[in-house]
Amino acid sequence: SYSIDNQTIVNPLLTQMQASNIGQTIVDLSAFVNRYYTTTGGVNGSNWIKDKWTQLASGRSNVTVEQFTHTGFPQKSVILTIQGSDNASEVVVLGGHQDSINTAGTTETTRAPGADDDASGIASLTEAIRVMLASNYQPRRTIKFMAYAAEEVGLKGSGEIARKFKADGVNVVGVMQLDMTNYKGSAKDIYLYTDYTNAGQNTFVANLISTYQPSLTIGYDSCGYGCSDHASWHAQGYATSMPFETAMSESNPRIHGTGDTYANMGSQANHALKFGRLATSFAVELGSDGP
Ligand SMILES: N[C@H](Cc1ccc(I)cc1)C(=O)NO
Ligand SMILES: [Zn+2]
Ligand SMILES: [Zn+2]
Repeated sequence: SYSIDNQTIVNPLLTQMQASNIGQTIVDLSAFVNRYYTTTGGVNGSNWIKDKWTQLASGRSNVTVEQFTHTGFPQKSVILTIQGSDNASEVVVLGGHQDSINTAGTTETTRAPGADDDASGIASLTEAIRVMLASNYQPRRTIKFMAYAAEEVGLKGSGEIARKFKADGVNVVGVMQLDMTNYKGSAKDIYLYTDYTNAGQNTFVANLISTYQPSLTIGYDSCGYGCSDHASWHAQGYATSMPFETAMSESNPRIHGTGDTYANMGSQANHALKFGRLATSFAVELGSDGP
């Protein structure tokens, strides 16, 4: 039973969120030559996110930032945790992937900006983190933001994390994946993917959009395969949702190459702002539920 009853907390947060902040994060992340999971750029990109999220967390005693060391490759996932108060054993997860890929090459110097795929998702999440922490929001459940390593090469980062969470018996009550949020290629604003996700949670997400961003239009589609990190959590039996930037048939043709740049998305992040706001509403509405 998904309640939507925290308007007095959520609405002021959404008002504070700015597309310009999201755009700057996209620019900063796509400035690394690549963020491939085995290169120096991939390691540096991970450290950039860790430092950025650590800055946002400074001054908050119940907020921690850690890097998750993976088996077999050097890029580390980044996890920011806001410890819950009286319902901390129940965990809400929001994620995106930090790695980029250029299918033409995998060297230290291969250019893979990955502005849309998936700097945009990390940037949307980062703006949600910023306003939630700046407002001193204190959830009852624990909220974890994750920047997954090595998604492009088989969901390796999220797969290892999700398997560990399951093995450790962590009660993850819901997962949201943001992979590609800034390329406005379709008529509708937000497309909820129906495969490898949870139908009941998807209805909740649709209701969040209608409640908090009523001018936005919603579409539905499916990938036909495990097309992003939500599939790792779904495989472990957790409820997931993936709000995506376009319908499948109109997805960004420039991903996985040198053309996936902020400039090629109009040098603005207005589309990504919708997803950042959705992430914030998801985190606060789910995070505010008691035992
Ligand atoms: N396969 C996904 C991208 C992707 C996901 C969904 C759709 I529709 C089109 C493209 C990927 O590359 N994730 O990093
Ligand atoms: Zn990709
Ligand atoms: Zn992606």
